[in-house]
Amino acid sequence: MARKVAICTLLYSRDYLPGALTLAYQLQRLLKSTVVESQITICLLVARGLFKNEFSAQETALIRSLFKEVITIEPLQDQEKSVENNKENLELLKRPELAFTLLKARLWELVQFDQVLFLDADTLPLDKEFFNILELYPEQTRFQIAAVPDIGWPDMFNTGVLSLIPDLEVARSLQDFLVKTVSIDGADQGIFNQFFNPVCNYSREVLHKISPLVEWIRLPFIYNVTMPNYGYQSSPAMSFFQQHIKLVHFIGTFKPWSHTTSDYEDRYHQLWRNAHCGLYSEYHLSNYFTHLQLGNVETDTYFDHETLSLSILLNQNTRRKQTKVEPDVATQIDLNSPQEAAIEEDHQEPPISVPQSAFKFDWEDTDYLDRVQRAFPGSDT
Ligand SMILES: O=c1ccn([C@@H]2O[C@H](COP(=O)(O)OP(=O)(O)O[C@H]3O[C@H](CO)[C@@H](O)[C@H](O)[C@H]3O)[C@@H](O)[C@H]2O)c(=O)[nH]1
Ligand SMILES: [Mn+2]
Repeated sequence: MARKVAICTLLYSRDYLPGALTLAYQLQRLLKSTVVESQITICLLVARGLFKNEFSAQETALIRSLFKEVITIEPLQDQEKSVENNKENLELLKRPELAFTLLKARLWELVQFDQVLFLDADTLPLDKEFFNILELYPEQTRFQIAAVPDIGWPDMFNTGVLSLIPDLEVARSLQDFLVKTVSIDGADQGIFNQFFNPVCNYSREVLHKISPLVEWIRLPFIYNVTMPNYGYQSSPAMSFFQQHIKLVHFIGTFKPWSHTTSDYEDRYHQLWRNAHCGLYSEYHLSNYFTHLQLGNVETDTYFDHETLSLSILLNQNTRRKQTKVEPDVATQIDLNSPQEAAIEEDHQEPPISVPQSAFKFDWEDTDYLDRVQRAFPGSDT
């Protein structure tokens, strides 16, 4: 029987929507006519409150058409407590918005798949060969995580690209562990290293309770080339390895959708913008999102193609709902509540309206964290 593989990204605030959509579009494009195409499901793990309450009908339709499965997730147990414990270390990163990346711990719950490849929303796979990553370790076990060394501390792995084998026991152990442990960086990367990576040597006892086989499989850097990367070797190495790079990852505060084009003229930002424009063009987004505001850039896009328009998608979406959502077309799995309830609520979507500055990017907002927290109404504490 063919293996079932999910390629997932995570979304818990709307600011990252341009990244998630562009990634899904690029994945779809690259997957076309590959041998693995039929095995792969492109999934979005999205905070329930965000998905239900903060997107317009157009955005929801667009998300559903780009992601084969939309999986709404609840906060982790004692999430607020973990966020509070991690606060001090997260301040070292100066990225308070990363507190909820701990939600990646839900990936191990996706046991309907044999393998999950997680990609941050700020990643861009570059060619079909990227999918070789799925075959690098066919023997990978549920106790192993496969990831690329982090450029900031290469004995640790970066959590923007992760291959894992879903398993409920591991999910539970990891989720327990992250409530009890302060993360090195206050977010998922620290804690996943503390759990899987013996170098962090933190919790041998805890780990041995699950299995002595817990470990990090080190993947080649070409599968997660983080940028910016200003190391002393980076320029010569970049030029030497350039042709082999399979995925780039725009780490840090500034994302390709959040700054003016003239700030970043390098080849990879250009490739991201090309993918983003392809998405606009193919989905006729200019009809709905004219003057779409990407950070401080007003993008006046107009494309005149005879392709699938968003109004058609919206109609399809409405029809789908009338037939109670086909699982393989637009599955919505609410991990903590019955699926029927999730579908019922869906009927109460607000009427179609044209959003203003749909993807407005405003890191500087002082209430940013509050807004992210609103994505999790009714959390435990
Ligand atoms: O407001 C936010 C912030 C993050 N995300 C999601 O979480 C991911 C991680 O955030 P990102 O801004 O991509 O973090 P990085 O700048 O890449 O920072 C590093 O540190 C993070 C915290 O440990 C890890 O999650 C990353 O994989 C690692 O590359 C994003 O890609 C999104 O999928 C949101 O949905 N909303
Ligand atoms: Mn990232």
